[in-house]
Amino acid sequence: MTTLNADPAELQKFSELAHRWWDPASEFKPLHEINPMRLDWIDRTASLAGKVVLDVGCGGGILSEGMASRGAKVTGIDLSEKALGVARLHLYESGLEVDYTLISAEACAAERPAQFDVVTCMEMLEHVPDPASTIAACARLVKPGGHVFFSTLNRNLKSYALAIIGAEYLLKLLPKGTHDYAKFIKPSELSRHCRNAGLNPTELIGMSYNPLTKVYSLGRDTDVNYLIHTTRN
Ligand SMILES: C[S@@+](CC[C@H](N)C(=O)[O-])C[C@H]1O[C@@H](n2cnc3c(N)ncnc32)[C@H](O)[C@@H]1O
Repeated sequence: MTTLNADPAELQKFSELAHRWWDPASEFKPLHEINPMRLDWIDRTASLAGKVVLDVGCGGGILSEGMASRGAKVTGIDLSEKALGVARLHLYESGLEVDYTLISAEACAAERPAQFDVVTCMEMLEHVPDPASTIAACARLVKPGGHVFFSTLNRNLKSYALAIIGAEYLLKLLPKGTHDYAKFIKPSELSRHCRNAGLNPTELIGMSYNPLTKVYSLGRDTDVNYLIHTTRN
C-alpha cells in the first residue's frame, strides 16, 4: 500500500478556513488579488479556450473558475473535502462548470494518465510532504506536448523575511503558521524535479508584492514567489 502524499495538519488548516474562501477580504485575499494576473499568464501561454485542464490542489476554486471562464473544460482536485464543498457551492453563484473531485494527484495520475492538455498546481507544493511525487504525478497526467504550471515560494533569507515575518506577522496578509520555511522550494530544485519527471522548464517568472501600493506584479524577481511553465516531452 502506498502512503498518501499529504500532511493532515495542512489539510485541516485549509478546511477550517474554507467557508471564507470566496470572501475577497479574508485570509484568501492574496489568492484573489494574484488570480487575474496568473490567469492571464496561463491563458497567454497555453490558450485555455477548449482545453482539457486539471487544477491540482484547487481549494475553493478561484483559479479553476477563472480557467473555466476562459472556455476551458476544468477538473479541480484537492484533498480538503470542505474546500471542495465550498468550490461546488460557488458554481451556483458563478454559473460556471467545473468538475470537483476529492482525489490525490498521484491517484488521479494512476486513473487518468496523459488525459489533460494543461495541468496547473499553484501555491500547493509548499504544503505537501513530497513535492517531487506531486510533480511526477502532474507529469503523468498531462498529454505529451502539454503544459504544466507550478507556483510556489523560494527558499532564502529574503523569502523567510517577506513571506513569513512580513506577510504573516507584520502585514498580516496571511494567518500565522500558513507557511513552513523548510518546505519552500528553490527554482533550481523545482526545475530538477520537473526534468526528472520528463517536464521541460520553459519559463520562470517572479511575482512580487509592493507593500506601499499593495499591488502584486509579475516580473524578473523570483526571490520570493515564483511561477514556472513546463512542457511535457
Ligand atoms: C494555498 S491553497 C491554493 C489553492 C489554489 N491552488 C489556488 O492557488 O488558488 C493550497 C491548497 O492545497 C491543498 N492541498 C494541500 N495538500 C494537498 C495534497 N496533498 N493534495 C491535494 N491538495 C492539497 C489545500 O487543501 C489547499 O486547497
